Amino acid sequence: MEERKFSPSVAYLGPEATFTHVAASLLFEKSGLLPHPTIPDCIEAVVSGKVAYAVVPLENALEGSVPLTIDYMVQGEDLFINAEISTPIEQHLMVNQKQKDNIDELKSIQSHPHALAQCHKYLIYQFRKIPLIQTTSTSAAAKYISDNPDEKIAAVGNRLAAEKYGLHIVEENIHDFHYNHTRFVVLSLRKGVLEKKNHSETKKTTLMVKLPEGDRSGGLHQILSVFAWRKLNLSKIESRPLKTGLGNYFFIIDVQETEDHPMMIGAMEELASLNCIVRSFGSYFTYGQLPTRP
Ligand SMILES: O=C(O)C(=O)Cc1ccccc1
Repeated sequence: MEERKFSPSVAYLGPEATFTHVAASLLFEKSGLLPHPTIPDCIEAVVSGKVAYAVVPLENALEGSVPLTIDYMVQGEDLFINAEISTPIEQHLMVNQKQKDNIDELKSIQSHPHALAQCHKYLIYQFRKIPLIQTTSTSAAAKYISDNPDEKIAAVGNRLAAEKYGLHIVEENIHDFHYNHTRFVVLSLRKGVLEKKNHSETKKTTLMVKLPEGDRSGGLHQILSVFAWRKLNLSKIESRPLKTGLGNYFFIIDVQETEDHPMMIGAMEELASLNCIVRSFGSYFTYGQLPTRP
């Protein structure tokens, strides 16, 4: 018997048929899924308690992090990651059915900035002089060309968007690199683990670490050694500006261990004793299709 999915209210980056929508559908019942136009809207919906969860893109294998997500996660003081979903990303070029014989006359190509970047080489070589217009999501671009059949505009997005908005696929799989996966996170005000079938074998923990004020040599090395001598494996470390002045950063660190493991407790205590500010977004499982090495 198929396991029932969760059916709480869940904000996702919409409109319908974004990659985020596809990811959210892997964990939650369709009836609870509520499209929101931007990533900040999704995060605000969960922070204000309007929804129980938000599903937003966090990081793409080709383009790196989605800065909006990281910055809003850090601002929302009580936010936790309850799960991660990883999905392969295939980008297709699509137009309104009415424009399918006018590809040579295209005036612009629209999509989410990450989607345009993932197809950069293809778009530059095939459509050299055509402006690329950024939209809030891939399906927002698809919906726009569906609603405006007379405009000579193409969109980049997934197959579900082409089907949902009745569009013609001009060319399939236009992303420049085959190894194209995106990580999405399930955010909530509750520190908790979404636990259901087919989760990853182990959990990981996401930490935010702020170094003490004032420049000093070896600060980052000191942080890394806290994890290194405890043999805590890091799967990601990234710096983001603190927005308090040039050169001030915080770090987002993913550790392949749960936060209640004695070594993790020790690591967080040691970071605090080094005057770092440490915040845990919680420990969680990964779902979906994990990337295989190219
Ligand atoms: O715009 C979408 O469809 C999203 O869900 C964001 C996104 C864009 C490009 C790759 C992966 C996710």
